[in-house]
Amino acid sequence: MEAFQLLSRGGAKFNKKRFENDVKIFNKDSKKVDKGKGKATDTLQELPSELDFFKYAQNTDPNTKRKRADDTKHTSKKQKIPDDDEDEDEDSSAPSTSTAMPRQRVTAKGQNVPQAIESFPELAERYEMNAQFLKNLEQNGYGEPTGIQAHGIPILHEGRDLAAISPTGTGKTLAYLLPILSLLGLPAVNSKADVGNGVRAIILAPTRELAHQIHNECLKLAQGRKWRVVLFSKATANALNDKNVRDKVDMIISTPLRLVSAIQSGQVELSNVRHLVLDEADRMLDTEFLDQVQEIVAGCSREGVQKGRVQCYPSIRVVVGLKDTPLPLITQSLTYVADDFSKLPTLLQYLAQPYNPPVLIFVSSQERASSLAEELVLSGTRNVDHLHAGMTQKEREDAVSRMRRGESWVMVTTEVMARGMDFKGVREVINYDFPQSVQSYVHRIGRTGRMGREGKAGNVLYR
Ligand SMILES: Nc1ncnc2c1ncn2[C@@H]1O[C@H](COP(=O)(O)OP(=O)(O)OP(=O)(O)O)[C@@H](O)[C@H]1O
Repeated sequence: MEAFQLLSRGGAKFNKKRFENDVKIFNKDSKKVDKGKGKATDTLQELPSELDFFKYAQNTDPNTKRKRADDTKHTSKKQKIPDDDEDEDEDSSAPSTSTAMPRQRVTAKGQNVPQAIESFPELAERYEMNAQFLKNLEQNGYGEPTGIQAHGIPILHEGRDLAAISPTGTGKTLAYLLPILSLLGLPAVNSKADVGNGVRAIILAPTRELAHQIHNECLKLAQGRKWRVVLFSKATANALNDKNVRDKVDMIISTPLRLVSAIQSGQVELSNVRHLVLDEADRMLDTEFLDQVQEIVAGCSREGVQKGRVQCYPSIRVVVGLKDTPLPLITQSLTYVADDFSKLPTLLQYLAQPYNPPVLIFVSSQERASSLAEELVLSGTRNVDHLHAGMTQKEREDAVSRMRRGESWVMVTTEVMARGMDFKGVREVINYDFPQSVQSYVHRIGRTGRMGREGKAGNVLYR
């Protein structure tokens, strides 16, 4: 078990002093901590240049740092924050304007960075944003913009490309959906100029569940107007065979594989796409999705598509908080057991005490998810459910719905639920099997502690 080495190597910030005794347990016979670059960095270094929208690969070049420092002359004044955990990747900083969330440092790097907004109504004055969007925000309880929204919305609204990094549960989805819908102006059905030219915005997400959730978020913003926002599936792809239907679609939200097969079978044309978003971009640019994303990007052939490849407008990078660091609102704990077999009794003992449902339990494989869920049911734990990628789409959708309705108290799941899924009530996440990367750890525990709420993350470890 190399939990602490793993977290350190990936760049996660945790208080080693506080966990001094825990670190010792794991470091007993370990050699020097690997200070080399992690696998994720290697992958990024290999990114084809046309997909390296945000110049991640360049940022690994020691010389880049100097250049980036020069770039910041064009942005807000440099502000040095004395902080042990300071992320050396960040060059410039400005105080966060977020009020809904605990205040976090926001850095925006790039040329002529648009000024952040203080409130949503400001968007009406600055960009003549349609009043219906503001009404929808209010009706859905979006009172104040979060840090990433305050900074990201103006950047996208001014047609700039954006690489946004912000902690889990801080409203990144709205940060891109709102400016994109606003920039589209009118729904295609109401706009003669755009009808018949094809879909104008594409949002890509790594899992169906996340695509579904983004779709729901988009429908909240789309209320009151005739926006056609399509959650891509086999059924909707078939419906798009009809040109009359296809030409009225404003936005498609999809996983890469589903969209690529529709492009290949001629059901979808991307030449009118103006906005392309990769949600969970680090995941979308790793080897599992890279070829598919590349094909989609190549299909978006319209000049000036807002995605970052076109260099006439240099992209802006906004970072909220510290990269690969869980929100401070999440209390993390460790429980040691003798071996893998001892995990189950420990978990059962825990669940026998009063706890705050729903609890998300992460395991390392589909088999382990099914068998742990079964064991828990057999042991008398109530309202246990499970979800993994080996289940049918219908089974997965039903499991998510049960969770949203509060019918599942204990959800045993795999990496498929680690990213992006937003269940407001989740107070607790348990890593029954420890994750394989820092990113996974941060995303998993980020299913709790969302939008300023407190959360707990428990880790069951054995040596
Ligand atoms: N300004 C706001 N005010 C109140 N609630 C908001 C605001 N913006 C977003 N939310 C809500 O906060 C929740 C989290 O948002 P979202 O899922 O977009 O976070 P995220 O940053 O994408 O998280 P993750 O990194 O896990 O994908 C959602 O339920 C969303 O509806």
